[in-house]
Amino acid sequence: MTNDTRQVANLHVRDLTPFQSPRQLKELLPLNDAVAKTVAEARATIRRILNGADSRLIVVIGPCSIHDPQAALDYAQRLVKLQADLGDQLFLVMRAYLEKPRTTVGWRGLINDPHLDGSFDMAAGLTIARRLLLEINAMGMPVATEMLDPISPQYIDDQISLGTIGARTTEAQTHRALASGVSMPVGFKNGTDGGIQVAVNACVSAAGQHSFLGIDDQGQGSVVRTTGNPDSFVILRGGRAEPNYHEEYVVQAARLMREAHRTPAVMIDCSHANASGDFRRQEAVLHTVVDQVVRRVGPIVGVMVESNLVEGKQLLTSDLSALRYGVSLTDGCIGWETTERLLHEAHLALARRG
Ligand SMILES: O=C[C@H](O)[C@H](O)COP(=O)(O)O
Ligand SMILES: C=C(OP(=O)(O)O)C(=O)O
Repeated sequence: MTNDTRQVANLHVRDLTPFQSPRQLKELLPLNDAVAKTVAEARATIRRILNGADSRLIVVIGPCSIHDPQAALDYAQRLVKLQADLGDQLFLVMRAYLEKPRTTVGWRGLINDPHLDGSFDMAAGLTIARRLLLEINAMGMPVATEMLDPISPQYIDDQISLGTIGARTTEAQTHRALASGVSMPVGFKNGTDGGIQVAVNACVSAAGQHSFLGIDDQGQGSVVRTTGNPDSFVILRGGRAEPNYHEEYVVQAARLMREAHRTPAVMIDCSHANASGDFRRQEAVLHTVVDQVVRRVGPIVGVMVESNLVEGKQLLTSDLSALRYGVSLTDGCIGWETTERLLHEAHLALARRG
């Protein structure tokens, strides 16, 4: 026994702020029939594409991150019109990224800091995110998002048609276990070093059953036991040394998936290290990938493109009035005109397939 009462816990914790439970938020902003239809049908379509039963190309396209819900709705409306024109060859899914992983530090997304001012009002962030996702899905536009925080999916997963795990977390047990329990197909990026095997291992892990600590619908700490998620695929996003969108990497990823007894399915991220950090290079990557799809090089099921209303990116400063509408706060994006042109070009090339 000791009488030593020195403080040894919470030495670096400033504050704990309780917030709403998933059920409270879902009661405030419930799913409706139109939204449930968009989500259920999109997930089914994505599964068919992953299994080769639908030859369309999934196109996950949209801002690197959403910081302005109004601009996101504006973008979604435009995408809905494109989907109507191009839907026989392309299956468009809007990138609605609400949480951002950072290399070191930086703004971590709409859920984490919705007011963009370091106030980290995550109760508001979750509410804004859920409302926005309801509105986008209600237009008939399905969404994809990166699952970063292991708790936030409880608040929005009924709105997500495609989940992704990013390059910085693909090797994490937490994210693999999370993916094993969610209701939508999940793509795992290769690691930031370019390693593809970690993404294949992630698919194997996510297909298995896991038990981990989480919260239930009422926010109560719970042991979450999952059944495993059979619908996963690899996303090639390039690595520190070189891009990996070329044929040899697609073939390699497919071989690694087959060796791991997973149905080979590969999406190619035209941005990130595949564009060597320059958003303009996405165009050349997309052309190369579409050409591979036309030549049936390997099991390419989709592409990912970072696109916004206006091209480029802007810095987040304390003067929020200086922010330009429709411009990314994180990675640079192609603008709307280029987006339209590139999707029409991809559609034309795919329509010529035999
Ligand atoms: O997709 C966005 C970024 O590439 C990722 O969040 C890392 O960003 P950072 O290197 O600017 O932190
Ligand atoms: C962060 C992202 O990508 P990656 O994990 O490939 O860096 C992203 O797609 O926003």
